[in-house]
Amino acid sequence: MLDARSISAWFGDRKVLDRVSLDMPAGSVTALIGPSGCGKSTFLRILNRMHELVPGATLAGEVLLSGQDIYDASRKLTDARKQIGMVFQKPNPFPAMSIHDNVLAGLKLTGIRAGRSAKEALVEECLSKAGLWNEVKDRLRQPGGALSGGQQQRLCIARSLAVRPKVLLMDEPCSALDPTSTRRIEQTIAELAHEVTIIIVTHNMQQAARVSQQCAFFLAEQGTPGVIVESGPTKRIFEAPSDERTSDYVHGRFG
Ligand SMILES: Nc1ncnc2c1ncn2[C@@H]1O[C@H](COP(=O)(O)OP(=O)(O)OP(=O)(O)O)[C@@H](O)[C@H]1O
Repeated sequence: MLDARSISAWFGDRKVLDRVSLDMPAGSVTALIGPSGCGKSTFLRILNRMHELVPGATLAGEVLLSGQDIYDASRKLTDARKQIGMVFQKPNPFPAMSIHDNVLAGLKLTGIRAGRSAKEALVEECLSKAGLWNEVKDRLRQPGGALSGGQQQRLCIARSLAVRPKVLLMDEPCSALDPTSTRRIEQTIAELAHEVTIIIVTHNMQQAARVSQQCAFFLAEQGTPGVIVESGPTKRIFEAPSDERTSDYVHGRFG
């Protein structure tokens, strides 16, 4: 349902992605793996039109969401952002804003209106889906910044869910977290995948193997732009990759 076709990307004159195509099926988790600097985050940012915010950054290709190009001139930027949410490496709740208001923060930004009781129901629903409700239900008015790192990241997931995205992009969402919080987020990812298409960038091969059903291996060799060496079912990428470079990478022999 999210289909990137022949994506190339540049920062100024420097080409960092070369004709990358990837099908990301609905209702499942796709992991983007590969060594540092091969363009995974750039690719992820292209999937919800964040790449174009960087001065001098350009791109070519198409990103089809349910068959429609999110870069089509007739489509609004805010529509793409509403339908395709993003969770970043470092949890970034609004620290002084309450837990409750953090969850609802995206509604104002995307122009969604809701009555008081609908909002309360949405707060509970999104915090429950993010696996945080039981921990915070008695302190919804406390600031988001007072939560632990792992709880803050789940609050950010809840905030993304509140605008009912079709796709959730996650850029190394656990890299700033301890192993217990990491497992909790992985559990949340597994629970959400049935209703939201998830694309996750991770450097952790065990994590890619645990959470994803599809995997794409990115590589940028010796100053050349990043490409996808191969992609497919996670089990095959890990157990029987067709390219030796994939095998070397997933078995920790480089990168
Ligand atoms: N804002 C920017 N301006 C210029 N070049 C950039 C910018 N962001 C990224 N790059 C370059 O684009 C290339 C791809 O970077 P990107 O962050 O997408 O890689 P990555 O695979 O996500 O790396 P990592 O795993 O370290 O996060 C790198 O060579 C990087 O230096």
